[in-house]
Amino acid sequence: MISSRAALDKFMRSSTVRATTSRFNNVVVRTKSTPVQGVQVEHGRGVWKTYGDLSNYKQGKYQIKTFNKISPIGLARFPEEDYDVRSGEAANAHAILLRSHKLQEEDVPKTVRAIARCGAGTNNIPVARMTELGIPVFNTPGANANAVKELVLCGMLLGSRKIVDGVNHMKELGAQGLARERVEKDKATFGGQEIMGKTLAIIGLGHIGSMTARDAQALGMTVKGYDPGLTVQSALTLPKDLELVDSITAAVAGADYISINIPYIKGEGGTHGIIGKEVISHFSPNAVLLNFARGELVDSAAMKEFLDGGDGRYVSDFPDDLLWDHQNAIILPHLGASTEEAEDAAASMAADTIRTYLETGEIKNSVNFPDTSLDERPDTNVRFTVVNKNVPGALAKITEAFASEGLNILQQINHSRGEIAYNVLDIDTTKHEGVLEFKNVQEKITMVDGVISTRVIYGQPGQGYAKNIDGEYFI
Ligand SMILES: NC(=O)C1=CN([C@@H]2O[C@H](COP(=O)(O)OP(=O)(O)OC[C@H]3O[C@@H](n4cnc5c(N)ncnc54)[C@H](O)[C@@H]3O)[C@@H](O)[C@H]2O)C=CC1
Ligand SMILES: O=C(O)C(=O)COP(=O)(O)O
Repeated sequence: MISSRAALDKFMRSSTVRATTSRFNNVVVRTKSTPVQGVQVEHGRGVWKTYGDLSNYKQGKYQIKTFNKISPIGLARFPEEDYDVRSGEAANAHAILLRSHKLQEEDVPKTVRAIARCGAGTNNIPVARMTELGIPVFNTPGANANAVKELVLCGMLLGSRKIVDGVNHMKELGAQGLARERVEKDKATFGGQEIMGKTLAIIGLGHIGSMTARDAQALGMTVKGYDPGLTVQSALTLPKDLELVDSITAAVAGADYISINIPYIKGEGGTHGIIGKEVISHFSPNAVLLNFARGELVDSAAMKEFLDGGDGRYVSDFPDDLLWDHQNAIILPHLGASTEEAEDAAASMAADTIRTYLETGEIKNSVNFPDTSLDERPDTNVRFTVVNKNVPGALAKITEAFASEGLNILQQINHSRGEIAYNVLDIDTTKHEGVLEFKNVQEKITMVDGVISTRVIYGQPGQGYAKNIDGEYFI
């Protein structure tokens, strides 16, 4: 088992023979002249064993670990010949796919290169920690937005008419055999209002908020909205009559319905309890708050005070320890994205995103890594990707490492986002016969100060990943 740099050095010294197969413990290195297709370097075997059980590790396939019920239509995007998809356990997983499972660091084996959330909100994933570990986290923007928008519209109707109370009443009457006798008399208790002509305030005009704005306007509502980070893409889809305001309080003031559609972000400058006492003090006494975003965005105690004191309503898609049985609250079991269509779309997008990242190194829809579009890699090239801390000097040392091994960089891309930098380097392989040179350079790069991990993409599943863990080189 190669678990330290010294051992690796020894391994490298013992493996300098070209065009042979050499074995060191469980690590097999096969070298071949040309073409590079067919080159096999089994990075990982034996070494990642340090971190888990290898019994379910299949050579030559990407291992995908799933949490939650993920749509089979989405999972079918992983071709069986190259991917092994398992739920719950996959000790040597290359990638994780999940929905709302609260991901712990312990759920993430050291072998994991990427995580995809089949959905929008990534607050169930320790994104900051994953960034430190050099792991991109992806989501599926817009894939489940229509499903949520439809439930927001439903929530608006549930909040405007006493539908839930009426349904419960009919069950009680039915159980007593009194439904026919009492229905016309009792219905007076369950009267409501229409939404046409009323004002809807939308906080957050992203995928869900902008769709809701369009449909609410089509239902005859006046719509106003607040979103300091409005994208051009969303702005173009907003109804032209929508009034954009410059604060949450300006949005909620005078609104009959308020829909919050923003991400939940913990900590300083975040959105925890953003609908609190101050904002609620600007609500109309009979306002209906629709929360299909996250429970933690609303201060339950302040909301209880509001509901106790007037004829307002709260319709939420999330558990609430204080309001779950309040007579003016309707609490749903997080059903926003639970439609066949949304589940299929989100899982498919997540699977495609993971495949693209694993197979080409390209990054799209990451919440912590920079978008990186790449040209196709010709078969004669080997592609290195490097994840490093965004610190001065790292890039020069990385390119130096290639030069010192006599490797010619054909194309190089360096993108950064916050504290992380992502490099993609396509290397000319025409003058190189042995893959050991790539392993050597990979070790050099990995040990550069600030480098977290590197991958070599040959077109072979699951090979060529190296990581610097606590100053040690692991393959
Ligand atoms: N109930 C459910 O099953 C689902 C819930 N969601 C929740 O809905 C949220 C929104 O989803 P999408 O619309 O798809 O996301 P999105 O990213 O397309 O839109 C979010 C919008 O909120 C804006 N925003 C952020 N902070 C804000 C603030 N403080 N005030 C006003 N606007 C702010 C952003 O600029 C962005 O335009 C997700 O983050 C998730 O928490 C999403 C999907 C399903
Ligand atoms: O996409 C989101 O943010 C959601 O809340 C959907 O969650 P789910 O996939 O239904 O567990």
